[in-house]
Amino acid sequence: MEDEPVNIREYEEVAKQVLPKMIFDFYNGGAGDEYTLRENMEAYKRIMLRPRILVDVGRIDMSTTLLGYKMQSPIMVAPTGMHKYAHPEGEVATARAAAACNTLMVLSFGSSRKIEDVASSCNAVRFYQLYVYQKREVSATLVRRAEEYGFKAILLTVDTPSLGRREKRHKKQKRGSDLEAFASQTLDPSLCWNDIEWLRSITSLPIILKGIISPEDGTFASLLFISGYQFYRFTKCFYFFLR
Ligand SMILES: Cc1cc2nc3c(=O)[nH]c(=O)nc-3n(C[C@H](O)[C@H](O)[C@H](O)COP(=O)(O)O)c2cc1C
Repeated sequence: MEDEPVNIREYEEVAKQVLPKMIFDFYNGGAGDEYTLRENMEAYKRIMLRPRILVDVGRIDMSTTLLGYKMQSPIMVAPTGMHKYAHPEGEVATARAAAACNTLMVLSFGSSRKIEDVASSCNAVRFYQLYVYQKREVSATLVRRAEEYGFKAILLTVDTPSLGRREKRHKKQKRGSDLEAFASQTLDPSLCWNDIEWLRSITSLPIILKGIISPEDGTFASLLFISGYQFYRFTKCFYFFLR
């Protein structure tokens, strides 16, 4: 098809045309003045490649492993909620795409498809993203279901004690978004290092901390959990893996 998008910028243009504005803003917007969102894009522009010449690039292998699982390239699907806003198949389609690209998918706690539907849709290696709820038994149930349906790791998001203020959504929903209200009523803002021990006590799956930004926190984590840890760096966040 002549008009088929060929890169992310063009997909973004199509999304803007076909999605209701509110949904587009949900996927595309950032918190506050969107300074971090803009800076994320600018940071990539500052990276210049200095290629070497006359090197055999006939066969390029970008594959790598994460927790022992092979990926075709060091690119994986980060957890993002509510894929059904964009497509009726939602996260099931995303999981199939991940499998087709031989990469890993992290299913968001805010998935709009059931854990079991995503699990049965394909053989993509899947991790499950968790927030800790004020009611610990809710988180414990989610962990059990992730284990039951073959998820290979729990990825705990630790940089969101409360959701960022998404001002585009605020404008439309006057009193702030439903998601923010849900988060403030259910998620536990008092989450701290002791709770990681609790999480470790209820699952034998590897635990990845998503959202360590300060190196001091990474060092602290490695001192606390001296037995078995690894750093992976994805974009700006450290993903810290605890066995
Ligand atoms: C629409 C949207 C929904 C997201 N939902 C989640 C989520 O449910 N859980 C989570 O841990 N991170 C969530 N994130 C954060 C992403 O996983 C990721 O950390 C963030 O977008 C930064 O990566 P990027 O610079 O590649 O966009 C979401 C991001 C976006 C844009």
